[in-house]
Amino acid sequence: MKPVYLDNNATTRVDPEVVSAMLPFFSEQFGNPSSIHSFGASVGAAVKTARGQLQALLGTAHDHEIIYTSGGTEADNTAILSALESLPDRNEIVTSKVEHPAVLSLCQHLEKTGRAKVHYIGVDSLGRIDIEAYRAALSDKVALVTLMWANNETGTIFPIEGLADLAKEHGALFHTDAVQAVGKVPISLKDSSIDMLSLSGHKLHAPKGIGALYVKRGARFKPLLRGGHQERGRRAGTENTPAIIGLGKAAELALAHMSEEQTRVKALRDRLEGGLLQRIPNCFVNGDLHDRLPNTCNIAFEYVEGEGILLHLTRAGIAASSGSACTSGSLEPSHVLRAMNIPFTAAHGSIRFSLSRDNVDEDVDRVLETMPGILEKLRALSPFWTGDDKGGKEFKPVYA
Ligand SMILES: Cc1ncc(COP(=O)(O)O)c(C=O)c1O
Ligand code: FES
Repeated sequence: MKPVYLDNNATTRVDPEVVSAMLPFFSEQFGNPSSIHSFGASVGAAVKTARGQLQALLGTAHDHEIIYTSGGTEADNTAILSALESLPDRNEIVTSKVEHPAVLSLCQHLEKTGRAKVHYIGVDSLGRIDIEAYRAALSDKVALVTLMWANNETGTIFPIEGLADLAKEHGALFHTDAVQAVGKVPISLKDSSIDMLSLSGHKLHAPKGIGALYVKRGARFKPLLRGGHQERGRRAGTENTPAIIGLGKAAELALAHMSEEQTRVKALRDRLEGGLLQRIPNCFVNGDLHDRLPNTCNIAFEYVEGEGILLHLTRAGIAASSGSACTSGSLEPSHVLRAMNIPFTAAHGSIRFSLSRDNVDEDVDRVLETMPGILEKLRALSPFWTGDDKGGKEFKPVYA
């Protein structure tokens, strides 16, 4: 049976058109874009075209606002370290409890090594940011606010433009990790207060190991990698030209498919979500139903282990993901679901289905046919499960 891939927030398939666009840059067009001879010049021109394609997707106003990086992680690290170095008389960072580890681990490290004081803003049970706590954390000591545009686990979207405006009132730099948002929701940076934005190729049907950091013209910036003069001295190292060309093509395709993402992909997601909620007792959606990525569905199945569900799904040829960290050797459920105060017995049974334009109706049908049986089997074995309605009424949730 054809495998069903519903883990697009982890990574996406490289679009065949992206592969075709990249291929010549491994062979005939192998020149170094910095070289003046013809081998280099044509590659340099292609890199410039790719920058324009990204610019169109992000709605940026100026050339040279985009710095190619090795991915989302490098873009996030660059933005954070750049801000601290650019504003040496400020040493505070404001972020949230639900950021990706690419931001959180660095913030924790900066805190541990005494290089910054970090405010981790909480969220409510739907994953919405605590605006009052955010306002209270802002001051003229804050060098950087770094908040994600959309959450990779739940798809919850933060009101990023408004949050950026508030940061500006205190003279702080504003960075957003938009790795999950770019290509899925419209973005227009030209009139926004956002100073820096991270994106990653492999989340939008480009290859892994390529990404970009947008830096608004005039915003203070210090490079992470120093060396050659590539990227106008803002990111040294010979450019990964095939991947850059691929990222440009992927950006062009993402823009062309944007309305499909909001309509067909969203309709598939909604049918999947509605179908699961209807067929399976004691489950609920994690995240903000009103402000959410169109492709993401995170459902908590109470009184079972997410790991168990994934194992059965894998056997049925369906790829999804669990928000729990137990797959990486820890018994802690996801930091995102914990920050949302999702009861322990639900957080552990949470599964993320993330779709893309590659998915079709049959994929959703397969999940809807498969999941009820899996849940029945696992719940029959669960020490917490005492039967449908009984389970809900008699069980006292344990908060993680
Ligand atoms: C929100 C978010 N930020 C950053 C990253 C890291 O991006 P990359 O894998 O390109 O380093 C990811 C990918 O998992 C992500 O989902
Ligand atoms: S899902 Fe495995 S320990 Fe919670």
